[in-house]
Amino acid sequence: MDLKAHIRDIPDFPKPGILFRDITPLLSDPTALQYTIDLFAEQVAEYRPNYIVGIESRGFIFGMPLAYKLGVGFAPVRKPGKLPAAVHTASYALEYGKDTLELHQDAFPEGSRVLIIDDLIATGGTAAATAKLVEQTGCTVAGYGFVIELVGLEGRTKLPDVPVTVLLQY
Ligand SMILES: O=P(O)(O)OC[C@H]1O[C@H](OP(=O)(O)OP(=O)(O)O)[C@H](O)[C@@H]1O
Ligand SMILES: Nc1ncnc2[nH]cnc12
Repeated sequence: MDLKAHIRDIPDFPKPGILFRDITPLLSDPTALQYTIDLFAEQVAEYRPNYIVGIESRGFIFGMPLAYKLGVGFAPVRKPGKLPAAVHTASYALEYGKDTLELHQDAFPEGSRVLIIDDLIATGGTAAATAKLVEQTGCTVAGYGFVIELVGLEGRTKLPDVPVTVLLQY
């Protein structure tokens, strides 16, 4: 299946100079959606995670069905002030801004293997900050999974030395 045919390019969103890779056409096509989740699950299963974290908000879309398919638990990494219990905090730089992420301190039992899922890796700041959050819980990052990698931004160089799965590269 040609998954790239289901990604829409929107120039100058959300700021001039950014070419936005829009996943909503992929989400709205039932065949492409099932194919994507099935392929993604097949590729990350070998990391043998005990938990998946999905990064707010597009990471939730892919992280949850993967957790369901792999039969593991899910935890959300959220933007500040959204999680109700005690949190760990990490700051990061975006391709188009700067933000902070939070994870519940008791999201996983200590020593768990945690797979980090997001829709897209650009500069890698978001994904690298999420690894710091997972490490603060006393757990190990088992790997990363992204639907899309923007290769030119070299986000992978910011990630810890763990396996990375990407379905599409631009
Ligand atoms: O590799 P980076 O340069 O850090 O950028 C990648 C992040 O940017 C987007 O999220 P965004 O903050 O736009 O939030 P959203 O998922 O809520 O749309 C995307 O979903 C990744 O999480
Ligand atoms: N170019 C891009 N397209 C879609 N989501 C993004 N997140 C960061 N950069 C992005």
